[in-house]
Amino acid sequence: MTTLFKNIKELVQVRTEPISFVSGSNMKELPTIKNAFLVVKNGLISDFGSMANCPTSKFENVIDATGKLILPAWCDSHTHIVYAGNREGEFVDRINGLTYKEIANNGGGILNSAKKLQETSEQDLYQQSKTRLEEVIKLGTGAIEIKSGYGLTVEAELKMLRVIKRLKENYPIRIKSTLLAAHALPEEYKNNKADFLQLVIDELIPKVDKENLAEYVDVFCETGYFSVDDTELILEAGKKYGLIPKIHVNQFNSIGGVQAGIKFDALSVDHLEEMREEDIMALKGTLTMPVALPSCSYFLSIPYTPARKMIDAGLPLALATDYNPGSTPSGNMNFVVSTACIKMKMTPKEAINAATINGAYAMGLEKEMGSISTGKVANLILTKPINSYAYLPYAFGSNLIEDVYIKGELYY
Ligand SMILES: N=CN[C@@H](CCC(=O)O)C(=O)O
Ligand SMILES: [Zn+2]
Repeated sequence: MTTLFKNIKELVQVRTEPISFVSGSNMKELPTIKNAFLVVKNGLISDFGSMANCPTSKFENVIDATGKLILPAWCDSHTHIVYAGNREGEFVDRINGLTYKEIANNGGGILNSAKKLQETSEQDLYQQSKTRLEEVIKLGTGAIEIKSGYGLTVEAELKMLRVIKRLKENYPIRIKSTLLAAHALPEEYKNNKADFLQLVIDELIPKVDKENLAEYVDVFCETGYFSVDDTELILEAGKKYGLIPKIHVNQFNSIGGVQAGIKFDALSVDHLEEMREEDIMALKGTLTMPVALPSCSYFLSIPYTPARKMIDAGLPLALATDYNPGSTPSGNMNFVVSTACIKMKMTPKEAINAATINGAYAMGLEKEMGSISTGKVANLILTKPINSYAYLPYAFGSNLIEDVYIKGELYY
């Protein structure tokens, strides 16, 4: 199947030279071609350029994009979309004055979601999760990472990961799977964290490996959850099975999680709402991608990741949703990009780089996704008629996506 997109008002994030990610002042550059064409062949981008050079040969499918922009689909490198039920009760509790921490201490939070998930069949969990996946694809997401972490027993964690595996098999977008075994301490291990960690290390990780259920390992490294030492134990165990770290750090406190991630060559360190100077400096010159989750900051009314400080210090930054039932019940990358501009003072160029090529890198997909480059997968956003790409974050809350193409095919 060949498709020609012609008369594209602006083709955004065009990269002719291969890049892994952009950092510092390079994040301010977003190459585009105005009045462009794009050719897709067998699901891959095969050619693009200025309309003056548009091929005249016959195409099976021709799409006239007059007035519209094309961007690479969003790369959402941090989600928890496999979960059971919702937590709107806690949302109301927070409006009435309880804090996220108080709710968690009262048996709510992650433990609440774990209880619901343990009681949900694998089939039901799949049904609930696929609805969310379909929702985010229609919102322009073309690659996604999904974590376990609401199981908190060996069986329930495996159930979550098997659901992710089924999603991978049944949907055309790229999905990466992360074992987040140490997300919260189950009630029955309340006074015995060491035994829980041992269970993860001795039983869960080997079983995940045997069924080939994950490529990444995650830990919620945070005061009241898992310490830096706990984190390192899990990362070490994961490493023996080839699991690459992508970890939750610095959401509420800076306790050394960034440094632990770097020590274990984490692909990404995520959240980063609380960043000390030394955390920023530690990331300099590493291959670890910092990932900000502005929808989480918005929903919980916690600080935003200090993007300006980080980018101005020369770091790269990726943006992701964190879609989950507790801190971010939204998987809308368009909102993430807007919020990054509005609240974190990222320019539209920086935010689009962060949500495409840098997000792809944070999932190990930078060779396949995240830019308009020949040979990359044609996962594309076709906008409605708009003036410029800056209009996307500016008009926050409006759905400006006309169509999403996955592997070059229109996604309904
Ligand atoms: N912070 C840890 N995990 C999730 C939220 C967990 C929950 O509240 O269910 C997050 O990334 O925000
Ligand atoms: Zn998360």
